[in-house]
Amino acid sequence: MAEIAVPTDPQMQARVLAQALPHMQRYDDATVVVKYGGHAMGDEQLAREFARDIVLLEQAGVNPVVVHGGGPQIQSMLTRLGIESKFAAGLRITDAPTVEIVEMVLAGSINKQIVGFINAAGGKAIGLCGKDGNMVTARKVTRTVVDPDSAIEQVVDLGFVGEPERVDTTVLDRIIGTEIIPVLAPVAAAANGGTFNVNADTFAGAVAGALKAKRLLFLTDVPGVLDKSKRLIKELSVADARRLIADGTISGGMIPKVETCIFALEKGVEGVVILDGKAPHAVLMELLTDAGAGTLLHR
Ligand SMILES: Nc1ncnc2c1ncn2[C@@H]1O[C@H](COP(=O)(O)OP(=O)(O)O)[C@@H](O)[C@H]1O
Ligand SMILES: CC(=O)N[C@@H](CCC(=O)OP(=O)(O)O)C(=O)O
Repeated sequence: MAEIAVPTDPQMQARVLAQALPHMQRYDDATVVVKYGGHAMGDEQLAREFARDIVLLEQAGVNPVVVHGGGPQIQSMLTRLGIESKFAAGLRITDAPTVEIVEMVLAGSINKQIVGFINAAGGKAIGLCGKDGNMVTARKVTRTVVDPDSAIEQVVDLGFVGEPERVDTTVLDRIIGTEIIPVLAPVAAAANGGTFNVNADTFAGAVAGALKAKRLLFLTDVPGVLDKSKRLIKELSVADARRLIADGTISGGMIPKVETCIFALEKGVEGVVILDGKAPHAVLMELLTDAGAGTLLHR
């Protein structure tokens, strides 16, 4: 992990704190949804620093809501159990044995690890998934993919993969604004009470949209949206983002992420930021400093 210079001079330290005031005022009592991806949480020290930063935000008057992923962690558990996993259009094809593991890993071990780290840092986190309080109900997803060999389009049955259909914020409304920090696993309820595996970005977008969050932050493994010369784009409108998808500048996993950003903005989220979750204190840099971090997408 990169070492960062911490000012040792008390006057410098005080100056850094003083500069945060206008930002703290801007986000006072604001709901900020932070999507914490599986790749960003690999390193324990980084995960503990992330948890500390979330507690700091709560102490500063922000209402953070954490939505976590866990793709790599699900993958390693499936490998340990000898279950093969395939993807279509970036989504894990989830059969019955797989959905059991997905729920175990996301709503179990990962969720409780993040809750534990936040609580160890002095916070009061509560771990939930979309099934709790019927928070996120999903419907089954199918995707059409083009076979690279034959160029024939095929409809792929993704099994227990869902997309959010309804978000009921009753439980979150009771928690937000108190000292309790919700930590949400992207597992949703089916109408029959069963389980759907939901892509964590999609889940975060749906929750942020329903909460009309002031900010939705996506912590990923790149500094933000990069242009063709790999330079960071600091700000993007929805129209710019659509143009960059159309001309191929935005590709791969960044396409669904940016599409989720557009969805969340259209649902009433004020601004969405894509930033590097592996950069120390990325969340604080974005919310509480003049420079900010990553790419801000706005309407
Ligand atoms: N224009 C772009 N700017 C930044 N990353 C891009 C761009 N186009 C494609 N990508 C790819 O998107 C990836 C991020 O998406 P993804 O791997 O799905 O993230 P996560 O696992 O954090 O959800 C980057 O690592 C990068 O390889
Ligand atoms: C349907 C689907 O693909 N679900 C994802 C859920 C976890 C996720 O999205 O985690 P990251 O944010 O770390 O990628 C999966 O099974 O991997």
